Amino acid sequence: MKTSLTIAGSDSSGGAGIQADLKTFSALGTYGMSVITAVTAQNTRGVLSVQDISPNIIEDQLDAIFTDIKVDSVKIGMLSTVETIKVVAKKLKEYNAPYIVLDPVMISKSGYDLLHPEAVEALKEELLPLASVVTPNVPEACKLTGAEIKTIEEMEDAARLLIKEGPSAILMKGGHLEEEPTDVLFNGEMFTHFYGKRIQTKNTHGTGCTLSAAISAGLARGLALEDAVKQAKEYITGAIKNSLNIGSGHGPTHHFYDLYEKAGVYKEERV
Ligand SMILES: Nc1ncnc2c1ncn2[C@@H]1O[C@H](COP(=O)(O)OP(=O)(O)OP(=O)(O)O)[C@@H](O)[C@H]1O
Ligand SMILES: Cc1ncc(COP(=O)(O)O)c(N)n1
Repeated sequence: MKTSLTIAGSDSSGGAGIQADLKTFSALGTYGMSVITAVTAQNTRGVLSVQDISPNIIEDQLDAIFTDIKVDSVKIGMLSTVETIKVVAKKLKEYNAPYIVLDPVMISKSGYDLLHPEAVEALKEELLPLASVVTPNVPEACKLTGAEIKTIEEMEDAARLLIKEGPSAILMKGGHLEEEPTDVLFNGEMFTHFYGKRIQTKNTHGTGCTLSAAISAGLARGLALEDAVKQAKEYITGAIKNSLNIGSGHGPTHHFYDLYEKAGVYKEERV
């Protein structure tokens, strides 16, 4: 069985972060492992408080996994601090980690700073060059490039700027645009658009985490990047369609095997 590692924050309400990633890995047929960077006290309404995990323990978690188990793909989510970014980058380089999907998590849907604003530069310098693909939403892409993004053309322009920072590819997510949620993939040479239809629901907690974990699982299972993104887009669309009306704020997306089975890949590849 292929393995996927998530390096991210814990979400006590189970909709985003480590919990969303592990559910996604399970549903998409990889064995999930985790390095916890921060513990958030969080629900569908917002983030109450955050405890950042000390860099030593983050380093130990990474050593524990990489010295014992073959890692087939990595997904990076919430990192909080400059120190966390540095230790994660150091260890991923040391272990020559494969297929790194970097979700540059900055602000939660509820408006909480999950990445300290002064750590944006460290994220750019230390982690963008290691990423097989980086998956910013539109506000994150604006922060990373300084560009203003309101249209698909402007998403493409920003992707051209961002690829210069060193990642192998960019998947810019269009969920925050006013139009339909189209995601734009740029591999440095060509663009691929992944079209979606907006599902009318407030229950979109953890959509970005789920999408990036799904891409990571696809890469671990040997899919080419375009195919991993296609499958991940199908998976997140199904997970939003089936999202759960739990709590009084933004409820979580729902994870189950059928979402993948419907995409027509699960049965064929899991023999
Ligand atoms: N209402 C919706 N209907 C259909 N697809 C959506 C909707 N909202 C977001 N998406 C899709 O979900 C994925 C995540 O996109 P989004 O832009 O919401 O990321 P994000 O802001 O990083 O998510 P998060 O809220 O977890 O931080 C993308 O593929 C996007 O196109
Ligand atoms: C631990 C953790 N990681 C990521 C998110 C982003 O998800 P969202 O934007 O849906 O709040 C989050 N809320 N919590």
